[in-house]
Amino acid sequence: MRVRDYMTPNPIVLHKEDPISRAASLLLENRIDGLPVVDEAHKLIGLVTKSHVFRAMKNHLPEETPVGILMQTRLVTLYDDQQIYEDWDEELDAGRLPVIDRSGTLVGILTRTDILRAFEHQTRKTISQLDAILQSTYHGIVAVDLTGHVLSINQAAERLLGISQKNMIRTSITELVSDKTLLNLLLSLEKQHMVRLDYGGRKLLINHTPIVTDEGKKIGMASVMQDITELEVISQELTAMQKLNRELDTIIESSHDGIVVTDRNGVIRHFNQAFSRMTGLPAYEAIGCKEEELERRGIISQAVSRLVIEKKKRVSVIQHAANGSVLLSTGTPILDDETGEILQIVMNCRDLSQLNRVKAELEEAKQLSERYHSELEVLRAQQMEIEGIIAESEEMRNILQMCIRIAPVDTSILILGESGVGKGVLAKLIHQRSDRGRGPFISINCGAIPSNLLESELFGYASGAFTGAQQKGKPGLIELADGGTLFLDEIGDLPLDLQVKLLTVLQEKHVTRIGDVKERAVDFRLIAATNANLLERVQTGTFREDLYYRINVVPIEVPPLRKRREDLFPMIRYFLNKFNEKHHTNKRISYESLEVMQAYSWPGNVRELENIIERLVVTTVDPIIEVKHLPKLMLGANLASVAFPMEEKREVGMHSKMVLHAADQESEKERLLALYEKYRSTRKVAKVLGVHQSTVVRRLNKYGVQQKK
Ligand SMILES: Nc1ncnc2c1ncn2[C@@H]1O[C@H](COP(=O)(O)OP(=O)(O)OP(=O)(O)O)[C@@H](O)[C@H]1O
Repeated sequence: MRVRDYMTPNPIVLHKEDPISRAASLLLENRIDGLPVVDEAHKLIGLVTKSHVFRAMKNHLPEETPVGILMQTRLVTLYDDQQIYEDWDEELDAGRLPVIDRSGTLVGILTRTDILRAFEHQTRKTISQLDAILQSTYHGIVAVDLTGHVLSINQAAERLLGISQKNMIRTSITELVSDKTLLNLLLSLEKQHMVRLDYGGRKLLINHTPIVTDEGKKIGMASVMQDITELEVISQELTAMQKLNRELDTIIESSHDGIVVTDRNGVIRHFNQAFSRMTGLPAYEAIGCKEEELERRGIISQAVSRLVIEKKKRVSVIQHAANGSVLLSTGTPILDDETGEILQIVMNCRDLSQLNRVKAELEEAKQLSERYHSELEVLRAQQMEIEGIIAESEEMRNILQMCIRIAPVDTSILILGESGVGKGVLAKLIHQRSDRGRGPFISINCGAIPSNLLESELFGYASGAFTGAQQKGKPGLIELADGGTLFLDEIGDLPLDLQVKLLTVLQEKHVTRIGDVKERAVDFRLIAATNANLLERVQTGTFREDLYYRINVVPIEVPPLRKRREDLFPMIRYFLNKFNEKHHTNKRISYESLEVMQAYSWPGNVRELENIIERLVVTTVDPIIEVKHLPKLMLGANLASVAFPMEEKREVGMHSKMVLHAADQESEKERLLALYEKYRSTRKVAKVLGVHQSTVVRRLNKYGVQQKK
């Protein structure tokens, strides 16, 4: 607001030679109060006012008197380039102020009206500026007077309060706002700070303050409203973000891998304790430090961030730390979606030295476990070898446990069960596991030896005891069992007189050979076995009761194979391997054959199974044993799989013979000849075929085969 912008330029001027009459007429004609006086160079030299003219007339000065004599020379002047000030008291008193430039040349007159015009102009400008500010602010502002009439309201307030009315100034606020709570607040004459209010689905934060004049008079109230709806959402998001950040921090901190975050220039901004642990670098040393600086100081062998910045993609390197750690570090850039520029780099460092250590420990543990495992396997295999017993079924396992438990207790044992169930096997196991294990195991089948021979076999004989007896005499099996175990199979077939003799030996613990007087002390353990019902025999008088009770101290009953099906397949596998190995073959059994075997009742029990498998391994030409190779007898097995009663036991042999008979005569002959060719022993062939040796001898004779003596 400069003087020259508001002054009246080129004012009417007087020269000092001009007469008073001219001054008077100019003042009158132009209705002005004073005239500036200038010299020839238009420089201001004085001022002539109406008062000067009136005084000259009063003093009767002649009209021609030059104004130079009357004029006022002490002047209040303004420079054309100076500002107009609000506090111009003296200047306003002057009424008309000559305006000169910096060279003293008169350039204009500034009247009181000019000054007022300047101030009015300025005020208008300020008001419109304030209004623009008021309107442009994002916050809503409403000012009301003490009676609640609107003094001022901006667009933001109109928007927030949902008012669309025009010319609201002087309107009562009660006509514009209906919400009671908001109205109470806007009309309140008290200052209110940070009031939260839900209005029109938005959240408002309102500051309500009195409008006070310079003199301290309250003239109204102003409310400033802030829409914090978005802010609330942002604040909630911020809280969620902070939570997420904390979670992320915890995750980063709890990571076993080292994690380092750098900015776009590779300056470390964050890293976790794991990295600190791996490199031995404390946080205060690294935060704010360029990763390259760590490389330069030799703390790490190479800076991953530099490579990531160069290649602008994920990079993995092996870093060697000064403290000896070896790290596999992968740096991943975080790129700006729009520009593709790197914003940050996240590095993941895995401690390979530790990993290697753990790997080595693991390897060691693995080797150890493998060693134990194989030792265990060896032990297990040895066990199998020693015992050679397959016991997969629970019944059989219980029996084995019982045998092992009872073995060290030096008592007689009676094993009951059908022919071929494994009574002999168990007897041997008990012997091996007893204290007599290192002593002899003498086994004799009482049913297989004619009774006249049985006595001398059991008790021995003195020299010359009977015709045909050896010169020196011979010890009996009882004597041979001294210090060991005597296994009497089929004890039910022992003649009554021998039962008495046996009982005596058991009670008196000495034996007398036939035809001898000398008693020989014997110390053996008796294990007897039978498939007959001994108690029934006691009742019918064919078995001595006292002997029965003497031997039946611990009875062990072995179930037939058909009653312990779980043993079947393991046994097939076991025997197949055993005979493949023995005969240097590699025969396999088809699934269908296994099904037939499973359905079969196995009246001859394990012995029958063992024999059939060996026979199949030996006689089957094809590598796979198919159903067609199985004995015809087994093919009707589904019907035969019903329980096979003990009484039918005698027919087991019959069945075996029937197998031989029923088969095609020619192929039977071929097989028999092939087997005899291979083994050159009727005993072995009989074993393979599961028939009695005499049967083989008879058949070979029938087919005219010359047997070796
Ligand atoms: N659980 C088994 N595991 C492996 N082989 C077995 C098993 N049971 C029996 N055997 C085998 O079956 C055949 C017959 O067994 P063992 O001679 O012990 O039967 P047994 O009941 O004594 O028969 P018998 O009353 O006719 O004398 C033997 O060759 C034996 O090795």
